[in-house]
Amino acid sequence: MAHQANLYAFSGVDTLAPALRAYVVACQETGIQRHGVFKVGVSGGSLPKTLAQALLAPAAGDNDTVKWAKWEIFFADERAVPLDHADSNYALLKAELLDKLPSGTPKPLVHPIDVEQLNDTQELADQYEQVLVRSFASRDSVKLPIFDLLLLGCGPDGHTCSLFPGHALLRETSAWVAPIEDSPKPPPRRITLTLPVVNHAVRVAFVATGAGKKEIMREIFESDKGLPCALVNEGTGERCSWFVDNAAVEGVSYPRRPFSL
Ligand SMILES: O=C(O)[C@H](O)[C@@H](O)[C@H](O)[C@H](O)COP(=O)(O)O
Repeated sequence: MAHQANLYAFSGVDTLAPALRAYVVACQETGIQRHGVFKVGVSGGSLPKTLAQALLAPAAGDNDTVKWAKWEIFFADERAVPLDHADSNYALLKAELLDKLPSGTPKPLVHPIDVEQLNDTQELADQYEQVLVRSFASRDSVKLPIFDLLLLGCGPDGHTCSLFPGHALLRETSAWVAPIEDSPKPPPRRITLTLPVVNHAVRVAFVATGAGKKEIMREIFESDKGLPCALVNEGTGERCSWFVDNAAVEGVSYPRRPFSL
């Protein structure tokens, strides 16, 4: 099973969260060693809540510290809505995680979308791409941004970020950030990191929990349908890790690994 995605299954979110934290902290340390900061992209859905459970827990020791002041947070996908809108991934992350950081915690640098561009999703995507260009420009010669970590969800149709099954966006090869006007999951107007950017990250972690995921997990890991999550598995291999609960992988024959860093 060389060079294949790691599948880590836990009894529930309570046991998944500490492992996810250990994994994120390890990615953080690698990022800081390499370039002094930790550049991470996050999705919406249930991810921010699980992430909060992992990261807001007290540190288990000196090697378990979340160094928020070193974090630069980007959105793996975002809906074309105001930042205080119920559909906003920024608002979700803020409510679930950022607003719950203990007072006095040094704040991470967060990169929301430019709400001046909400009427034009191409412009919204281009502006967000420029945010990435500025942020990643200090590194090497950047053909593609290299996120230290992308934390992603998996939809019941196998989508991730706002990359949906069978959509033309899956064939995008040059843009880093792309608009979508016809997302099958509402709201329809969004922006998303493109597949080459997702696959270029140092590490990609999916978090998927609940019995509602088991059918699609089987298709992602056992079929050859080119689902977006499967394309990330193929593109990233052993750089990709899935944090799931047992309910989400019931009946999935793909081998689980015991979690270790
Ligand atoms: O903006 C979005 O729609 C999300 O970023 C999306 O990609 C999400 O991660 C998946 O739909 C999984 O959602 P759940 O974790 O809620 O199942």
